[in-house]
Amino acid sequence: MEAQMEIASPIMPEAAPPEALTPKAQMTDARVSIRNLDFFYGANQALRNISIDFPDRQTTAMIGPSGCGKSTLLRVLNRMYDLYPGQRAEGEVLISGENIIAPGQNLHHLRRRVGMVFQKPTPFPKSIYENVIFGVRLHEKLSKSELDERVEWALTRAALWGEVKDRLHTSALGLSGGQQQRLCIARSIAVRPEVLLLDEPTSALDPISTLKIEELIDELKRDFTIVIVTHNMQQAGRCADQVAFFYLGELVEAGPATQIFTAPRERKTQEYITGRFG
Ligand SMILES: Nc1ncnc2c1ncn2[C@@H]1O[C@H](COP(=O)(O)OP(=O)(O)OP(=O)(O)O)[C@@H](O)[C@H]1O
Repeated sequence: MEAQMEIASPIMPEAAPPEALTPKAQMTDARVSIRNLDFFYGANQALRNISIDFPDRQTTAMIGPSGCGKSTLLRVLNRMYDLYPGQRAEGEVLISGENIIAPGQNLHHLRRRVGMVFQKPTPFPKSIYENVIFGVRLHEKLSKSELDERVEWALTRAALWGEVKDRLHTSALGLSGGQQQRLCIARSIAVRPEVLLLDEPTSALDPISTLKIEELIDELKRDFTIVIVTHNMQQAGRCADQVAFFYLGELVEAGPATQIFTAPRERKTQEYITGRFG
């Protein structure tokens, strides 16, 4: 599937303070605010009355058993559902204050603001350089030296530059799975989105590649608001500032990762994180 790519003029305020996870501060520092969101696949309602904030420059992990709606929520955030007749969202999804699910939104512009990385690495059958610069070329007119700089910047931020700088013009398909996934991250951030969505980004990777991606996520949140879907509780614990637990299309609870893992408010959350179901 094609990655989301476009350029955002980065609107990057100062990093959120730790107290950003208090309800009041979330309202103030949220990059994404979802209010009363319902989502339908035809007659099947997959999300019910979801309200949650994704704080700026923090990582939110969405967890929950299969079919609870995590991927659906990611697809709402970049309006991927628009490609499919019969699927619709109701409510508000504010990104930097703008309701991106309102009619009349410019999807081209939205996909510039919200990058997405999928479960399986999806490099294009092109060179490493052309993969990184693909979205940039669509939306910015840059000189050769500016493009070169952007490629180096994105690959460096994706912790891949050192491994590929001498083979930028060789096929991306020659990279290992873990390198391909970091390339996909480089391709997504090359357009400098505000929000980066990661849908189980390490589920197809070995433990060492997984660790590299997790370290990378920790670095990237300095610049981007990150939302990750994961089935791996350890990963959520390692990567996330905020954790949101979903069950049967509803948000059961969200809060600081330490609180969700040590003292969840809801019994259902407790049962899930202790492996009693899911
Ligand atoms: N294209 C579709 N048409 C109809 N129903 C769908 C479609 N895609 C997903 N659903 C339903 O929407 C609900 C949420 O699915 P979703 O894929 O968002 O769950 P998930 O939490 O991401 O699951 P998983 O962890 O298995 O990926 C499920 O009941 C699913 O069957």
